[in-house]
Amino acid sequence: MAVNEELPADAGQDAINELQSIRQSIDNIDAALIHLLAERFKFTQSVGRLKAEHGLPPADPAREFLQIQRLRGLAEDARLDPAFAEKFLNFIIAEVIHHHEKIAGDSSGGARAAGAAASRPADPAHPATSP
Ligand SMILES: O=C(O)C(=O)C[C@]1(C(=O)O)C=C[C@@H](O)C=C1
Repeated sequence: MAVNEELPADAGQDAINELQSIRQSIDNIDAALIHLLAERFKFTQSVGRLKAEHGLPPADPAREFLQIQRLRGLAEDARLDPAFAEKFLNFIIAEVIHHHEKIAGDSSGGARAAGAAASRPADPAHPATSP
């Protein structure tokens, strides 16, 4: 896409260059955000597996409360709208909880299937095979 697509025809070359430079920094920051989010989700997937293995609930509202208080404070210090910081964290956490629920569902589904196979009476036509 051309850098000056939305600029008025009389925009000077300096303005175009400055816009291009600022957009490059924005692109770098967006890339960093994606990498940071990917790392965060890697860790939360581990939490999800741990919770599923130990029968812990996917959501922990007390932990979320502390996280939100902390992030609101950090946002204020950084002159970022704390309401936006809270909305952003809630958006991410909702997705994490959805992943946790899927992991718990998948693993309990797997356990159910394994249990059903183990308790099924032997079928002479399909003898059990040793693992
Ligand atoms: O810390 C946990 O227990 C998590 O599952 C992680 C996380 C988060 O994404 O930060 C997600 C869900 C919980 O409600 C709280 C926090």
